[in-house]
Amino acid sequence: MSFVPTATAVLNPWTLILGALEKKINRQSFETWLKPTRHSHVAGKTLYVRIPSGEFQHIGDRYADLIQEAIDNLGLAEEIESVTFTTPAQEEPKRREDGGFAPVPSHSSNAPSSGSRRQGAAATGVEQARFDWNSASQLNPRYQFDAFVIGSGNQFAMAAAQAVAERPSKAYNPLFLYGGVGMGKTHLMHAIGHDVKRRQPHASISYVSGEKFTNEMINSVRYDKMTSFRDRFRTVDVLLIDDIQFLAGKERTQEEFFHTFNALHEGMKQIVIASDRPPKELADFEDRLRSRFEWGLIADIQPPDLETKVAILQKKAESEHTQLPTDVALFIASNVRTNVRELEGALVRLIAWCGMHGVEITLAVTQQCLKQFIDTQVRKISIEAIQRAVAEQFGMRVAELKQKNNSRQIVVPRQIAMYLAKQLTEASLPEIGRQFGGKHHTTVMHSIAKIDEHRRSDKDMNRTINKLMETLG
Ligand SMILES: Nc1ncnc2c1ncn2[C@@H]1O[C@H](COP(=O)(O)OP(=O)(O)OP(=O)(O)O)[C@@H](O)[C@H]1O
Repeated sequence: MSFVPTATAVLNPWTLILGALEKKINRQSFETWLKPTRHSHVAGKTLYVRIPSGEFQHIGDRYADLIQEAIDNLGLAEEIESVTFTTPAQEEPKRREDGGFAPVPSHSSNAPSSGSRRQGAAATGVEQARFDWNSASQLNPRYQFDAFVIGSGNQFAMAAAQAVAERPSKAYNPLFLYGGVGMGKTHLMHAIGHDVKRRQPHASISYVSGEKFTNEMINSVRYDKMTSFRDRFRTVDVLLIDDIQFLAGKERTQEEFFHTFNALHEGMKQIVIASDRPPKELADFEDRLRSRFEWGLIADIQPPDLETKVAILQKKAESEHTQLPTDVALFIASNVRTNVRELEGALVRLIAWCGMHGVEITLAVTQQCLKQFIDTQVRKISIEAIQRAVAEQFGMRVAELKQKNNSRQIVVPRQIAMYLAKQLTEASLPEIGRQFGGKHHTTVMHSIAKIDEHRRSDKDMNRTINKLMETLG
């Protein structure tokens, strides 16, 4: 197969860079400052990016390091040496003068200008980007149900999400989705939004992160705008609130959300909540909120197995109009541990790299291109690091893991730590035994078998281990 970057609209360098920045920058800043930017063109080794107004010029300064990092990570450093941000107003006169398209370099991330950054009718673009919160544009058009690959770890959550989209407020209210980083919670929430909108075009849908909800509330208190804040959140038909764990310990915000929740629930409006943990593990949350989260349906998303990871890669490649050989998909899927976002990152990098170098996607090219990416993924994890993470997870001291103490509170964490040491390091069984206070290698073997068995039958145990693996990875 020869790779032709046909889908340039999707695969242009700035879109790829934005994809990388989205993972590093908080959602609100990304939505406000980066989402409204557009790829313009590449001339020489300069990437030109269209910004809505002069107000956005500071992007070059503010995100210079992250932009550079994204360029490096995407393997674009040879092709792109600087990024220049231009407003339509800056491009137009120059285009007229030249009779062609040659944007005036107004601000480069590699050579920041110190000139005035406030030009033209700056406020308009910013206001739109920031306050167009109630429209469907809040939803990522790519996060649809049919783009979501179903596997054993997410089929329950997917079915629940579809039921909610078909019968908002009548199937399960609230729907509480939880799972680890990059498992597809946001994807499913947006898919619900799109689906409801398709069935009921006049429904008002609001997607908001816990962080944004908090910040908007703080601003509304500060500027005496609580009434409009309340109106906004209490009058929607579907409220999708992501990363609810962000509200932990924020009493005032929780109180406000409690009333929002009640108003919506009483008004038969659908609420969908996403979190990185189940309601009962949301520490520093009021009980009355936690119990409300359990009123409807709680659905967890477990990490994808190998087959699901391969299917996700194939689907993503398809949406980028790229054919992915099976051996390549298998290679990526078995080298990227669990996080689907990382999986996509590897694929995006591979497609960009092959596109830029004009080569076909083969296993050899993939191994070369993703070497650094995968090396960082499997970077050496030490047994000490595992012991620290496990001790922290169970609120105990590392020394206790090594003691000759066979009480259940100690034995289970110790067995988990040994299991992780086997999974994540190259240490032999005797070596693992030595690092746990001189245990015999058969004890280590027994511990590993025990946890392996528990992991299959005990969902909570499985989740704890996945969480530890994510932390360590
Ligand atoms: N089953 C799946 N099929 C297709 N794409 C998936 C699947 N699961 C996750 N993804 C993709 O992985 C990326 C990360 O997913 P998403 O942002 O929804 O994760 P999340 O659980 O909300 O993570 P976080 O807790 O970090 O917010 C998205 O691009 C999403 O489309």
